[in-house]
Amino acid sequence: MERKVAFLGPVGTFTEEAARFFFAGESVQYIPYSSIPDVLDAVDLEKAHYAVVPIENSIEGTVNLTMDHLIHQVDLPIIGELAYPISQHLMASLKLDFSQVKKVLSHPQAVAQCRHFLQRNLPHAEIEYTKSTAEAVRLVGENPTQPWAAIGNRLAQSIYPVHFLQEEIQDHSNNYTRFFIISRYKPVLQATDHEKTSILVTLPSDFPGALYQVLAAFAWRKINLSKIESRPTKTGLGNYHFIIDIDQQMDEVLLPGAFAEIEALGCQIRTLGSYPFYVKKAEVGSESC
Ligand SMILES: O=C(O)C(=O)C[C@]1(C(=O)O)C=C[C@@H](O)C=C1
Repeated sequence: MERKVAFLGPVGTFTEEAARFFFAGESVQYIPYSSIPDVLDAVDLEKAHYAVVPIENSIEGTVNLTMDHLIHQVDLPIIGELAYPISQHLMASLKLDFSQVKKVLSHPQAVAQCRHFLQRNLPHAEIEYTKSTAEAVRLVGENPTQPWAAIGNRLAQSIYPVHFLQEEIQDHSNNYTRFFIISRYKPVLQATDHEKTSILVTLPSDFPGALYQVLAAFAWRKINLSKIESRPTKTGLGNYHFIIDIDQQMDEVLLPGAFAEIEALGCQIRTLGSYPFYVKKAEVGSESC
């Protein structure tokens, strides 16, 4: 049976690029959805087998929409992660000088990755946020008489009737976005030395030093953590969950021991996934994980 992969559309997004890289060589059908919640709900409602969603960018940080939907709206495991290189380009239908561009359209993450470029070169242009970069490129292509430009990738430029005004406009060259692969199914994944486990920890209220003790449970076991982040629980000001990335896969001794110690403090732990991660190298022509 051909498996369905849901991604943030329309065709030509970075998420589509990442999905096609991740599932290269497998017989899958790619299905665009118009928002990140819709992508995750497609898997939750069993309309698709896999969701590919952006979770963090190296310049702009966490994609809160993805994180919050995963925490609050669905209960689906992370089964893989791909760090994918991101290059942003400015494109338009018309032949325009920067001074003639009245409006720049793109996804908020893409705009944020090019903030200094926009301030230096297009300070007068209005910014309009879209649901994805490809959506912005499509809109610019569909309005060929408007003095608009879009920020997006090469794939979108090859699909929609636009040309480059300026290539490589991100403010920092080492631009990467991490994508999660979310599913109730386990695909056949390429071997990797890199495994992670992500957990959501909810601290008991009125417990001074609780976070310190949570971290201590990992520290004295010499378990390495690669990320810790707080997100509001949405139950009131000052209430947070902590999302912790642990640098190893779920095992039978160390992690269960640490989790039991943390639960004994009165904390709740939800495992978001234990999964392999891959990095696509930025070099031209490099197609291997
Ligand atoms: O708009 C797109 O093309 C997306 O795939 C979304 C998204 C994001 O949300 O971070 C993905 C990668 C880039 O960092 C910019 C935008």
